[in-house]
Amino acid sequence: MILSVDQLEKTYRGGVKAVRDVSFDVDAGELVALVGESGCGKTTTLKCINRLLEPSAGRVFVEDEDAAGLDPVALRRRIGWVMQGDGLFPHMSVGDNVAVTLRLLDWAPKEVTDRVDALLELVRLDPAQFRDRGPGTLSGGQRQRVGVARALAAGSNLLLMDEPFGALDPITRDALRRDFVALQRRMGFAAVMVTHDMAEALLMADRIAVMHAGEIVQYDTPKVLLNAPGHAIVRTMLENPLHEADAVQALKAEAGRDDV
Ligand SMILES: Nc1ncnc2c1ncn2[C@@H]1O[C@H](COP(=O)(O)OP(=O)(O)OP(=O)(O)O)[C@@H](O)[C@H]1O
Repeated sequence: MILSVDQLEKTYRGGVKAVRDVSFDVDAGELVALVGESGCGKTTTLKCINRLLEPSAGRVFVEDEDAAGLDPVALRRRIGWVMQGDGLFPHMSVGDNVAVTLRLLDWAPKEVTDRVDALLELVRLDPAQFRDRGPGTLSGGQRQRVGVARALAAGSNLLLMDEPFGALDPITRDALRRDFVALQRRMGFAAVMVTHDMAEALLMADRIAVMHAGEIVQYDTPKVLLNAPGHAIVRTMLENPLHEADAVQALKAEAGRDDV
């Protein structure tokens, strides 16, 4: 098991109990989505995994090691992190952004250069064209690709992603989602992705943890969620994507009839 979250709780100063009794496991190579409405505790859960936040109770195991016993900085270097927005350093080139962790890990300069080029190729950005540019000269989708390359730099077996495709237009988002899933399948790393978009979770994830008011109300594959939603909240969250899919299907059928 690559990640195990066991009865996690987080209470913020001031008494807000953002996460309560959250437990879920992630297998090697699995893509898990944490889905839920704004404020339900998704980001808090994610940050407790790599100890950007300290849990108030419960335990997190990364590759069977108790995260509480690891040095938080070493833990964070070991786990890839794709931030909300893109989180790139604006004053650094694309190549230097991707190289940040490698330099912290004391890689030799030639190895860093080769690795950066290989990573840019992985996310389908031509290194010759992109490595020396500033993030400000890139489109949103290209910046997000750089963010993914940076998160993969150290060869982590686990990636945490906070709304990685949230700020993109639908076409760019769709392309990036497909590329990401293909890359993840090919390279075999596991990922936990926070999203408020149930359609995105259904299309991408192997398993979906549906969160509500700080708790996981169902943790299942997309097929099981669709066939047997176990909670009113899950049914409500499925309504929108299912309604849209039906509406498009109906329109398509109508257009087909018009053609005849
Ligand atoms: N630093 C903080 N101090 C106090 N309360 C906080 C803090 N950060 C988050 N919260 C509260 O904890 C709850 C969960 O927040 P969290 O950011 O985890 O939700 P989320 O599901 O990721 O939401 P969103 O989709 O809007 O990002 C919310 O009620 C939020 O207001």
